Amino acid sequence: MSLARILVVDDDVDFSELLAIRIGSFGYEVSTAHRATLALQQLEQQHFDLVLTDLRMANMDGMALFTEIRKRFAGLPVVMMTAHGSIPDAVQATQQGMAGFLTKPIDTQALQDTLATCLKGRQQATLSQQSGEFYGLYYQSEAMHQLAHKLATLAQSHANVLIQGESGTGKEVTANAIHRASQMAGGPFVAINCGAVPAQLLESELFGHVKGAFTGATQDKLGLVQSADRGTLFLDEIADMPLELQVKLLRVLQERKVRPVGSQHESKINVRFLSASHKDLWQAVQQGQFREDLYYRLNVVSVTLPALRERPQDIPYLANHFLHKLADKQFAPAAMTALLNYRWPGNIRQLSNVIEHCVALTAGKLISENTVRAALPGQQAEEFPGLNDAKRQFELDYIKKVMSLCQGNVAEAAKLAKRNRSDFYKLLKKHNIPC
Ligand SMILES: Nc1ncnc2c1ncn2[C@@H]1O[C@H](COP(=O)(O)OP(=O)(O)OP(=O)(O)O)[C@@H](O)[C@H]1O
Repeated sequence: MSLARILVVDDDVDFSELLAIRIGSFGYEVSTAHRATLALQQLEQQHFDLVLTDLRMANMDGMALFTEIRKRFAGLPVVMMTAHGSIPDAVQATQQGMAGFLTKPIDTQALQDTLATCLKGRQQATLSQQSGEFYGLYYQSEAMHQLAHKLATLAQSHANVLIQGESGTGKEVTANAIHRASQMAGGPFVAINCGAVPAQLLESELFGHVKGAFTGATQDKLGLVQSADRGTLFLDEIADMPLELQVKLLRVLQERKVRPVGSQHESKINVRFLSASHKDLWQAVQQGQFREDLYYRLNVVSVTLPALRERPQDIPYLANHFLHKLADKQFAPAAMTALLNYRWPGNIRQLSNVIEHCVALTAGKLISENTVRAALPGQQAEEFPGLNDAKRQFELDYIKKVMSLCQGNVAEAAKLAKRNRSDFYKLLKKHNIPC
């Protein structure tokens, strides 16, 4: 991975040059700008991973620069330095989403620690800088760049495609993207979830029926295969299709004709079939639950969507994508790190739900780490202890320490704690400490 790039902004030329040398010695690439406006120009022209700026500067100060960066380079961490290290400055800075705050004269260790912390989330997020979109499929990761390239090529053919991937990875979005990029784009895109329709209804849903074909068939009904004529039919959760219906679907695929239930007539169809499954379809074939001949018909080309945890570069990009669709807010750097560190078992669907949850619970502009954690199952923020619990914990830690210093000798421990022996015994009993 390339070195992280830091832009130091300070109108004190000597100070910023010396600081750049110090930061360079930590192994980062550093540039300097002596005015906020010049910093913005550099940010337009080059990629930086972090901005370290002085608060008090002539013309445009550090806060104004930070506001501008937030608007134009969302997510770029900014660390503020000030010689007037007052608490109100620090509070204002962190409330507004500043990644860190350093007081001049700058302590080398504090500088190194702050830069490392602020860059951690950023570096995971920026392995691939370029974002892309393929007909509604948004991505930034290298894996998805390659996949989009493959989709663009296969969209031009008429081949049937099997899309596999965990639930919520974007199989339906992908199917829709293939349709929109294909020559069938002018025709309909029809989707059916084979697992959600009761088995006895699925045949008539797919192939249609004529009036009187079965009890309740009071009029002719067009099936989805015919509705998708000159377009694309997306068969979601294909592994759930009952075996007897698989035979009928195979005939439709082979003969390119469909016969509604109860009808004597077949109609020609021109449909591209895309199917998807979150289960391993080849395993279903081996277990005798899915026909091998149908498998090969549907799987002329296969596409596998990686789980979100396997493409972490997409997490910040998609999180911001969903956020900006809903509200004019942004994530605190620690909130983004929490999103990056989560495993996302429900993939992009879960990410989108979590962002919606965070937006609903955030009144201000900045989404905090605690709000993100509260929205993630099993990641609830640690509850802040009440004063009584805190006192009790302190007392317990204190007694343990005293006992350990006195090697378990209660008389000596009581003396050290400046308590009489019976009081000290009571404390040991209260905390269940054997004596
Ligand atoms: N790359 C992406 N860019 C933008 N939105 C996406 C992307 N991938 C998925 N989504 C969104 O995530 C949600 C789930 O996507 P989709 O329904 O396509 O997943 P799926 O794999 O078909 O899920 P399931 O297996 O549960 O049917 C949708 O709201 C979709 O818009």
